Amino acid sequence: MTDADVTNERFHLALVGAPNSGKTSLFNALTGSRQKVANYAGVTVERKAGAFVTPAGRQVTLLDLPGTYSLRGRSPDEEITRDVVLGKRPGEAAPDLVLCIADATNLRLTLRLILELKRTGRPLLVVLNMFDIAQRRGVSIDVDAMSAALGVPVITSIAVKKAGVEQLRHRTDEFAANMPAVAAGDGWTPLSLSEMKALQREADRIIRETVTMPTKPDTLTTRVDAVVLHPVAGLAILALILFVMFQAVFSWAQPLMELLSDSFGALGTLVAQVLPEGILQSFLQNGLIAGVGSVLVFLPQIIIIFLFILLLEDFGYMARAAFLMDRIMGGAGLHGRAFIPLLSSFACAIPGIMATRVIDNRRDRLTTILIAPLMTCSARIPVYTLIISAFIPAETVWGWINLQGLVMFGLYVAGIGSALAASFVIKFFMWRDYQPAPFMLELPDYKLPRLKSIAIGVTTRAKMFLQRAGTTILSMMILIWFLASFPQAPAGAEGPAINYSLAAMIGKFLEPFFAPLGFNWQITVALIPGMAAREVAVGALGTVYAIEGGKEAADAIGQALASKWSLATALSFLAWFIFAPQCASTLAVIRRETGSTKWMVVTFLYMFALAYVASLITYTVAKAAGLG
Ligand SMILES: Nc1nc2c(ncn2[C@@H]2O[C@H](COP(=O)(O)OP(=O)(O)OP(=O)(O)O)[C@@H](O)[C@H]2O)c(=O)[nH]1
Ligand SMILES: [Mg+2]
Repeated sequence: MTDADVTNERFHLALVGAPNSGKTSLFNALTGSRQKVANYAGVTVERKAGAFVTPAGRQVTLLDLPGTYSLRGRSPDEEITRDVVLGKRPGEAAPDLVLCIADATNLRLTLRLILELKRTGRPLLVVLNMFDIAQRRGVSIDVDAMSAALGVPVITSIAVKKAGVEQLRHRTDEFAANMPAVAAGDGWTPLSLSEMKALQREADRIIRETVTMPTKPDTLTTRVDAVVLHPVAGLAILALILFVMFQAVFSWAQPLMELLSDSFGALGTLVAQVLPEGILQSFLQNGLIAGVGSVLVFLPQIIIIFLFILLLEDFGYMARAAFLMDRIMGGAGLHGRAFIPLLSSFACAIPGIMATRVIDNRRDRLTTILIAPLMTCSARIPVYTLIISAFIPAETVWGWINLQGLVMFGLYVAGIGSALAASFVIKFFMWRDYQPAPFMLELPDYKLPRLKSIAIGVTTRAKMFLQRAGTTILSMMILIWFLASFPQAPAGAEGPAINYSLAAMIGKFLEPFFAPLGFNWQITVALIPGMAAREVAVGALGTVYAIEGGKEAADAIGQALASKWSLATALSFLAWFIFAPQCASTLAVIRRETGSTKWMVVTFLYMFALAYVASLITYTVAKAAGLG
């Protein structure tokens, strides 16, 4: 092929295949992107575009799509895949070539999908991925015979090792050079059940003729699953894993956190020494270092939590956890498929709410969206950690349990518990007579986590956190510093200057409403910028107390809190943040995904009510117990 063959037109490729077959891994290998890859079905829920150049210099657009077993479009994510393949998306032509990705170790349903795709008349190229695993297991596939039987070219690949990727680029060129004229998929209609069954029979026949299974089946997964999926032992293992995770968050992160917070403290002192007293010094010391710095200190915790989650995901454990939780979640009226979205919400409710696209039933999906913000997102970690470190002694109980980690574990459990309870109530009042469909989730095989992909995942999360610190949090901190500094105290005024500021006025105006929860005006005013992102509340407290306390308080917000708040207030503040209705971006995503403002308002109001009541009860009880 010469350069002259290459037209200037872009060539369009789309990746289609069963969930968890390695589409995104292949997409990343071809385009150099870093889209999320994990060992469970339903990771990709959106259409993602990327680009690469073929050896002949052809510009190719590649689409990564959610996994699907058929073109029937049962759930929003499956509809996306179907519409892209058929060219039904507005403003987007059908792909010139559809890459069908098959997991070589699990071909049955994918071959049926390939036969179904053939009916659309689009040009196809089949990629048998995970060929390394197939070979290791002794599955032997006659690739040429399979290609002949399907009537479609077939190649093999190992996406995570980039094997087969070069060949794929070459084949793309060949296809593009000999592009057949294809009719648009207008005439396509969904297949009937009996037609699907006929396709399955044909797929099974092709497998019998072209695939030889090993004489000794792989038993490791089966043996491990016998323990891990056991109704009692399995749940105990799950609880233990989560427990260890929170212990680690406190004990491993401590030295790093102290290092960071000491450095910020030293930086603040340096600024105070170098710069003359005045606006600039106060801005740098109280606004930037005490404000943004007090949030940044929590980077180690964020990294440790994600390290755990990503390892478990890649290992293939998360789908098992979903399976285990299905019964408990079912009791609360939740569909088993809600597990992965709820799990993603531990990172942040936004990807969690988007992940509900894998739920085909509208009611199940809505319930999951409404309760996703109750899962403890990573933005709450700074709030929890700050209060716990300041008020809960770093003691060991029963010999080996770190008390601070235990409290953190308890806060997460409270979040999960209230999500289950909320789901129960929602189902009870809205859809009492509705039974969720049985849960079908394919359990992936266990895989050793790949270091590189874990490292990418953790750095991506850390970067996102730092970006938030540099944008949302920073701008909110500038705002709160401004509010807390102006207007300045009149000459000869008594008491801290902050008492004359706008922040104090706003805080004191709202204080009566929050006083029954034990919140003083400083807390009240910190809750407002916390609307932008929950961890901003920590930074805002840092700034407010730094300005109030003068020079010496700037680096030690935890100490400032410990001396100014009662334990009852601290506990009430924690209770507030289990629910913490204030996250503007989550509310916006709820509106987008449900397509209605109503559900956004409902979410805000019910979470606000829960937060208020929980704090009220906590404060009242704690005071009665003499902790006020
Ligand atoms: N050993 C091996 N593992 C692979 C290969 N390709 C992908 N994986 C792993 O398989 C899992 C699934 O990969 P993804 O790329 O997320 O799969 P996907 O098809 O995009 O999945 P969904 O988005 O959920 O439909 C991940 O744990 C990958 O690391 C391969 O060729 N060999
Ligand atoms: Mg994917």
